[in-house]
Amino acid sequence: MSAPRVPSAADGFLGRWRARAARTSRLGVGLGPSPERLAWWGLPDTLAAARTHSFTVVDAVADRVSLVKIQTPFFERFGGPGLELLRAVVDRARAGGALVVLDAKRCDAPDVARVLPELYLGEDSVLGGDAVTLVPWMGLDSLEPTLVEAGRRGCGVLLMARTSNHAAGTVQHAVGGTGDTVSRTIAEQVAGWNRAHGTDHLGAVVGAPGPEARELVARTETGLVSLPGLGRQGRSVASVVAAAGDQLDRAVLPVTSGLLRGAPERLSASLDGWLAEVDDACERARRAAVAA
Ligand SMILES: O=C(O)c1cc(=O)[nH]c(=O)n1[C@@H]1O[C@H](COP(=O)(O)O)[C@@H](O)[C@H]1O
Repeated sequence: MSAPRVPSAADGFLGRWRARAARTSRLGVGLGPSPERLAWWGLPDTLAAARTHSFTVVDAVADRVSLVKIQTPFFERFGGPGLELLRAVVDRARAGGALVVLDAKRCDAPDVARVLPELYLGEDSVLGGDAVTLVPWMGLDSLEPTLVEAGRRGCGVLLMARTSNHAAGTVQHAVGGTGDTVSRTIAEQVAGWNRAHGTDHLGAVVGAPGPEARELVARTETGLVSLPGLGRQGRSVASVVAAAGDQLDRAVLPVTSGLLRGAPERLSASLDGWLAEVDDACERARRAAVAA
């Protein structure tokens, strides 16, 4: 399925990501000081260690990748000081030039959706992100105020369309009122919303394996698609690139544990490896598309 293209405003979220990806890589890096990740580096589960971990990661990656995806609860758990640390990490990521997705996976009613941009979106917001992840469980209309304001601020929103965890299908493959599965419905809502608003700042997270991901990505038609799978799912770079199909120009490949599991001294070399592998797989996909 080949998707129609909406021209991407250069100063909109997708346009900014594309420009950044062209200069760096389609690779994104996920980060957040979870107890497990601190332990991988032999660090205690404290705020000070969380700062060391987060600054080490963000300073190593921010000027080399297109996007940093920050899992906000791993900071929020430290209370006010954790939020201050989160903002400092966001600022360091942006100083390096990476776009920042605040991975909060929030879901709420329109009155709450009205205030979410104050918290997440744009340099003048509390946390200063370029985009936020949301869960459209209450229906897309519940999120409308955030979606509209995100566009006004040149920011983005990524909707969880299909996740990679084992039980995801029990909900996301359920057939709903549209007569189609939840995940397909969400993917089509991304396309429909962007079309209706003449924009492309609404994107999706598509964590399904193989052909299902490809189909869902195509259904979104526009917007950034984040394709997890390089870490715990153990998918190959080539298979995640293949999941983007002919929509690779709007696909970011985040890696988290695959990069953070190694020792901090190995971070830079490990990043070199991921960058080279992603560039190589994207180039092969491009050549194959031209040859086809
Ligand atoms: O939102 C995501 O990026 C996400 C979607 C999904 O379907 N599955 C998934 O694991 N993730 C994120 O990816 C992170 C793990 O990445 P890896 O360690 O690279 O597998 C998780 O902690 C989630 O934040």
